[in-house]
Amino acid sequence: MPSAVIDARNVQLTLGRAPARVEVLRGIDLSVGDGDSVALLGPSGSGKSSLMAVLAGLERASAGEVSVAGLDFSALDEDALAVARRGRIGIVLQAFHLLPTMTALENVAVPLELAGEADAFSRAAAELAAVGLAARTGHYPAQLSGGEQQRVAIARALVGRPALLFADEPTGNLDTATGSQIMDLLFERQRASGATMVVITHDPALARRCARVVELADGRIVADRRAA
Ligand SMILES: Nc1ncnc2c1ncn2[C@@H]1O[C@H](COP(=O)(O)OP(=O)(O)OP(=O)(O)O)[C@@H](O)[C@H]1O
Repeated sequence: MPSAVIDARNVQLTLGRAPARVEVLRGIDLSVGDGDSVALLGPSGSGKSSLMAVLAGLERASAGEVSVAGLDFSALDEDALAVARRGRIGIVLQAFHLLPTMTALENVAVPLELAGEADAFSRAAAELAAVGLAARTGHYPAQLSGGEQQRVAIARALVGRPALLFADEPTGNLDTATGSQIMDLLFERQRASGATMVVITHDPALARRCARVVELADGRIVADRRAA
């Protein structure tokens, strides 16, 4: 059996305090194999971003078990989770979230510097070259187009060679042509790095390119199918 990079059992997430408590995730069972690409679909409010947050170690599940890249996240406190994310998990968000006072190169080097890697800048430069931005390393985010900023964000997410790459609406802020280029790049870099990828999307074109589609509704998985 191929090893599972994500193994989630009966994951529940309850947020807020009474009387505004919301059962956001209501018993999620999900296993994702090494190197797979999964699209996470579902209506607004169905729990997609919350599930990503739990699987990425950004949010602790209220109940259930979450194991990622061989590590039991349920057993870790928040500090230990922050350390566990490094080198295991990369995240690309809709709004890029680059640090505005840092150049593209510095933005990509940040995760490696935090991890104390001596070759942070040379690896960051190589990763920027791999996303087609060798000529833009000294640019600040405000000097880059939306598509270029998302390329930087992809480089930053992958520079630590994570086992798992999450993308939350990665093309949501881009026009169709640029979004399509970013999609190509995301899959190309995923394949090259061997990372497992989970993509939250409303975009049918993006979902179709994933090997597997998992659909959420009201905090539960309601469909799970592989591409033909
Ligand atoms: N901190 C919070 N406190 C209470 N409820 C919350 C909190 N964060 C999220 N929720 C609720 O959890 C539910 C799931 O939210 P989530 O953002 O995961 O959905 P989503 O499927 O990603 O939606 P979208 O497609 O609109 O981004 C929503 O009903 C939301 O209102």
